[in-house]
Amino acid sequence: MLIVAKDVSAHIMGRKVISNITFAIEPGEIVTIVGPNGSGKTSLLKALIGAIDISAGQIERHPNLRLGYVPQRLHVEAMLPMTVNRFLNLPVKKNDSDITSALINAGVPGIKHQQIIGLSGGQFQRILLARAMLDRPNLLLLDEATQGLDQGGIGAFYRHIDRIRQETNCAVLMVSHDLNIVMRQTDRVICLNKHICCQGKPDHVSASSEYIELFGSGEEHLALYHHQHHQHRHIAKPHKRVEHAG
Ligand SMILES: Nc1ncnc2c1ncn2[C@@H]1O[C@H](COP(=O)(O)OP(=O)(O)OP(=O)(O)O)[C@@H](O)[C@H]1O
Repeated sequence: MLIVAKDVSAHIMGRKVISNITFAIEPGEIVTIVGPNGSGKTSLLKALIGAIDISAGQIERHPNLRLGYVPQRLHVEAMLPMTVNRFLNLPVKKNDSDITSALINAGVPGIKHQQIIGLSGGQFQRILLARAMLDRPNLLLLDEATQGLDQGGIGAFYRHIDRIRQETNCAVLMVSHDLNIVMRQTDRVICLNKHICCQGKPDHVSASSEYIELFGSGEEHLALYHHQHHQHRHIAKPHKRVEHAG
């Protein structure tokens, strides 16, 4: 096991945001967390990387665990000129050829010397993925990493994730609202609503009453859910100040 959460709870500002979470991630598997807005998905990822304290339970990390994390949002100070290359060399200088191949692999070759603030939301998401991959993770945590990508970009992104898994045996734990794709391309689904409502193979989860209660059962419901979510989703834009992951 790469990481094991046992009965984990966490509070933010005195409010319980995740409750009694138990699961484990094995090498090479792709696991997706789904759940409504505010159900604690980002908080769970943050607890796993140690960015927020847990208030109960335990998180056990394999001694060789190397985490790569793509946050939901990362705002870069608009007035601070910074090239992609410089951004990827923070906080630790990287090998130049590693940066070049990480950018190629993330589908954004040739933008090494562009300014971060000039990138589109989708390009910036790919830079964040390239950055996470530079640390050669064996567990990649992705928090709504396809936001800001167009339809073609979303498909390409998931194919890329699948390729990463095949080539490096890197496990992937991702938060996603792309329910249709999730149900096709993930090994396991965790359905979260502060606590784990249900988890297992995609078919098992999508047929469970807890899942149907949250998301409905058919394409119509999925489409409706997508629509509702898009009305208030946060598009990643590298134009605003304050670095904030989540
Ligand atoms: N910095 C914060 N200060 C106060 N409350 C917070 C903070 N971060 C998260 N919360 C609260 O914690 C709860 C869980 O939030 P979280 O971001 O984990 O949910 P989520 O499932 O990722 O939501 P979404 O799908 O909208 O991204 C929410 O009620 C949210 O308001």
